[in-house]
Amino acid sequence: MTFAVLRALHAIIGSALDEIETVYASNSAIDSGLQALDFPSLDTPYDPESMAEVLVTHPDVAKAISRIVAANGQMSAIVRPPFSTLNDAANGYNLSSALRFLEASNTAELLRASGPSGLHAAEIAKRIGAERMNTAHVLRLLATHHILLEVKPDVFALNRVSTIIDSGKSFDDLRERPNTKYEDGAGAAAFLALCTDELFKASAYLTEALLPDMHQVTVKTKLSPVHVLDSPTTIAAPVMPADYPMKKPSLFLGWLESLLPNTVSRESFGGEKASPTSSIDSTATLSWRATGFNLSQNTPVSFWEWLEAPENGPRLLRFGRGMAGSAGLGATEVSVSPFLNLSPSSLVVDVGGGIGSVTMHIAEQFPELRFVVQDREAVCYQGEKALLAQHPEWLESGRVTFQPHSFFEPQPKYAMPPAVFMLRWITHDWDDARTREILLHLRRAAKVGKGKETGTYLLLADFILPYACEAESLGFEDIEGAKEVEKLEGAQWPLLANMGKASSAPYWMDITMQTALDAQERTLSEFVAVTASAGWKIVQVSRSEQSLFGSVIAVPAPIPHESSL
Ligand SMILES: C[S@@+](CC[C@H](N)C(=O)[O-])C[C@H]1O[C@@H](n2cnc3c(N)ncnc32)[C@H](O)[C@@H]1O
Repeated sequence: MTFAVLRALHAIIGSALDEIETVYASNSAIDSGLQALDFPSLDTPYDPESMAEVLVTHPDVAKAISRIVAANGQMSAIVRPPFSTLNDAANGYNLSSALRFLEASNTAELLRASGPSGLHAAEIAKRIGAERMNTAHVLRLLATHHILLEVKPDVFALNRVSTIIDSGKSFDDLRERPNTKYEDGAGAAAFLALCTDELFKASAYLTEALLPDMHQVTVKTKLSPVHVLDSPTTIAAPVMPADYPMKKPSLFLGWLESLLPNTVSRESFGGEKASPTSSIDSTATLSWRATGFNLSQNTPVSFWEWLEAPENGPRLLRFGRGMAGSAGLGATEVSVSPFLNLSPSSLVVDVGGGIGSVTMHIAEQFPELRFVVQDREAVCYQGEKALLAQHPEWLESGRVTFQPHSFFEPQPKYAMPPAVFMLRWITHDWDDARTREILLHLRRAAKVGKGKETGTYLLLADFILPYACEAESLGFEDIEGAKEVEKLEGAQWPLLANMGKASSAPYWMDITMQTALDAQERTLSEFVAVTASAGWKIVQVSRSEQSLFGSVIAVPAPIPHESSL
């Protein structure tokens, strides 16, 4: 069965929930239901005894399935009123909270030890040191959503979903040394913890961030207002306290400038230095475009700088591991086509390469190529440690090097221009203006192709979002693969054009990018626009079979003049 069919099945019976509640059915009933709807039959072997839970998205589909149910009595469906759908959406935050509790308390590790017979909630609460909360009820919410099993009243066990959260480490060791959880692995746990902790909290402030006029936000900061600028906005400009560990003031100023175009100048902050202030903890009313993250953590610094603060060391480590552990999103399939015909020893620069997860993946497949992984200093340090554990020979030979470098600065000088600039999960971290800045620096360091020679490739690996409705072809015929990327195979009524909830992961991520970083995922036309604005022409796009994750490949084109943008 192709992935497209699987995705279609997933969309119909997997996770959507509009007007019909859960349908319980045997696999054979699902199979015959799908046949009745003209969908390809499940051709994989199945166990007719095992019951699958299916959630049906469209009333007509549900009715068709219900007819089959009525005929053979294998299925039961409950019609759900629209308010239930809204109620689920409104209260879904409790699921994130409960998942965080499960991960942070190392309950998955505890339950692994007790096996399929499970452990009583009272014992779980005692071992994890839970107070006040009724642990059984939190775990039951997870069981209700198929993240745990309630094997007997108040007794819980791991199922195949929660097994993924298990770091494989001993519960007692983690109790003694909690910061070791993500040291060598536990990527899925790290990713889920990141999502359900700082990213979840940032999301709670989406409305305040999007509608600042409606919600005048008072941020109690550890900063005191020293400059009030009259035009165009009155700003109580934040200044870092004297003891703030400001390793990279230029990044901070860059961030502030991007928030306050035409209002903040480096001079107003005394050049690159922060002015010291004695009044800490004063309340400043800030009317800059704060993100949900800024509001939730009560900080004016960007997510990245916040991660680098000494007290957030464990979070920084968790972030790096979480990136490596996000493979479950189907976001690992970076196109290898730019690497296929490179001459030996060609240089690939992994821009914002994190701890080098993608570099390692590509370097294993292309042993002739050399790699530079650029990131922030603290991340490079972690990357070297991670690579040392897996491929020390690459570091020793210099085949892979980590280079602290901000992608908002011009690229370092190279003996030979890089063959590929590779950016996975970078452009979705920035808005269009900042993305253009990053891509312009790369464009200026790129080799422009002549004749058959293409020059330096730009490889952007990110989700490519389809619309939720049918759309006219956008006319990107000159881009190889554009047609396939614009329209999802198998997405036809009763499915939405983007397969609805079966495709939800990148749409979740899109909002996370907005609330945490004032950034976004992009549609194909948004990619075309932002790359063109920095002098890159997209020549090929492709999408992973398993998800909406894709690769955008571009080559140097003339850099448009500022005024033509
Ligand atoms: C979403 S992660 C992606 C990491 C990596 N490309 C991967 O796919 O695993 C974004 C990365 O951008 C890095 N980053 C943020 N600001 C940066 C800057 N100004 N210069 C270089 N890297 C930066 C972060 O440290 C982080 O590692």
